[in-house]
Amino acid sequence: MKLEVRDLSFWYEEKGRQILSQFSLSADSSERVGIIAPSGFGKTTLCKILSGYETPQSGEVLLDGKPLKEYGTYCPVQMIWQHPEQAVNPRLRMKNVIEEGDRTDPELIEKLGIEPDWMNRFPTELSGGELQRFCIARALGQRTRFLLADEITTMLDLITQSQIWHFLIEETERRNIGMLVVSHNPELIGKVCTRIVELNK
Ligand SMILES: Nc1ncnc2c1ncn2[C@@H]1O[C@H](COP(=O)(O)OP(=O)(O)OP(=O)(O)O)[C@@H](O)[C@H]1O
Repeated sequence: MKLEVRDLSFWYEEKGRQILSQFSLSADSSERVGIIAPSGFGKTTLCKILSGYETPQSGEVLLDGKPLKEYGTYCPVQMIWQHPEQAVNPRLRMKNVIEEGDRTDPELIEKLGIEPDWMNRFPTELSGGELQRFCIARALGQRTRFLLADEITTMLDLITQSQIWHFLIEETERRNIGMLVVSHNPELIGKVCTRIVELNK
């Protein structure tokens, strides 16, 4: 599958400053594309547009030539956020957080190192790394075709980072899911990504 953005322009209405100007990118399912740019250049904004959280003032997002909006209620481009505690409903038990995804495979949950006992807990009863594993599991539902990873391991220790990236590379290659990876860590981008794109103003 191919994820494409064409001539994307975007600014937040409240601020007015142009964040993206005529930006285009095309990525294939077989790729893990690293997105690099200094802070404030719009990497998170790009991810939000690609996963349907924001609508650009001009330009389009296409998945296999079809506008993303035509894919129905489940967006096949899923975003994983930097701060997992902000990405889950604090009132839901973790088993219900997982259910928000698209029929997440139980085997995947096991591979991510999620312990059965965590399922009955609330988000505040888990560490950031444990919570991020749930967010990854939720994002990898059956109909997911692209994953957008926005600084997803920045706040985690090296062992957890390594476990998560090994899992993600293996799982996305197995299912032919493409990835866009946002990180300020050049070493991580170098190890994980198959191609790098610089986001210019
Ligand atoms: N909801 C919003 N409303 C108004 N302005 C916003 C909003 N979200 C982000 N911005 C602004 O848009 C610009 C781009 O933000 P964005 O988070 O996309 O950058 P980034 O490249 O991901 O930065 P970082 O590397 O620091 O995470 C910033 O100047 C930010 O202040």
